[in-house]
Amino acid sequence: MLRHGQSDWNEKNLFCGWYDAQLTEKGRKEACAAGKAIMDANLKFDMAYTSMLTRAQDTLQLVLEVIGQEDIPVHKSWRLNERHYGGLTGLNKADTAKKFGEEKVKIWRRSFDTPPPPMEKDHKYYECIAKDPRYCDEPKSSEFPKTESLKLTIERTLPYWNDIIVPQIRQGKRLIIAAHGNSLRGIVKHLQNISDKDIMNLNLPTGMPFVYELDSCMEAVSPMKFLGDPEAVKKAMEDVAKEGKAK
Ligand SMILES: O=C(O)[C@@H](CO)OP(=O)(O)O
Repeated sequence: MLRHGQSDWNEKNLFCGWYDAQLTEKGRKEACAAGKAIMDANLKFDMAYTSMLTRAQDTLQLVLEVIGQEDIPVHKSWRLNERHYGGLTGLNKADTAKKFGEEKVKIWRRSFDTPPPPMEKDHKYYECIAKDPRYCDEPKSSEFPKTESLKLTIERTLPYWNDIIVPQIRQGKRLIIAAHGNSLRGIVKHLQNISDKDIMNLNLPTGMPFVYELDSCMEAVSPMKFLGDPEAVKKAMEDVAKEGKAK
């Protein structure tokens, strides 16, 4: 699994969610470095899963090119999208911390079940997200989020994991999943049985692949294993946590 490389909205430190931000040059490099790490670990895949968002799809494409496996089937689903950031979409995280306080921003970013305020129809990014033709088939309008906590994100990601991804793993398929900080946190929480409280402290870095081996009950045999330098992973995780600090 890996979170997409740095996007232009990560670079500007903006709440992104379902906005279709693009990879920066640094993000593309991170994706290529992820591909290199995957190649060094000699991992081969039978199929790939990603979200409907360009930053995850492009990251996956770059990885597959580097590892020479562009020909595997790629499945895309809105259920792997980033959590919807509601009314916070497009706001600067540090400015928001200054205005509402770091504690409030931490709750919005990392609490398990407190969603940010909803995205209303007059929101600057409402039209380009809610009316985006890529969502014309699904999600159904009743399922289309206006905002999501991690809990709500898990409620739409986990059915995809259980019903679509797990049957492939049971058939012995080796999978790569390129998705997002919070959709992946949901899957990680499930696989490692992390409590609602402890998941607050998990921050996934951009473009750093991690590996799971699962037992026959589809539980992780051991915690996630990052490919790459543990010090660099730790520093990148700390940097993600700091994005919500006031400057
Ligand atoms: O803005 C977002 O959509 C996510 C991921 O970039 O941010 P956060 O880490 O604050 O949940």
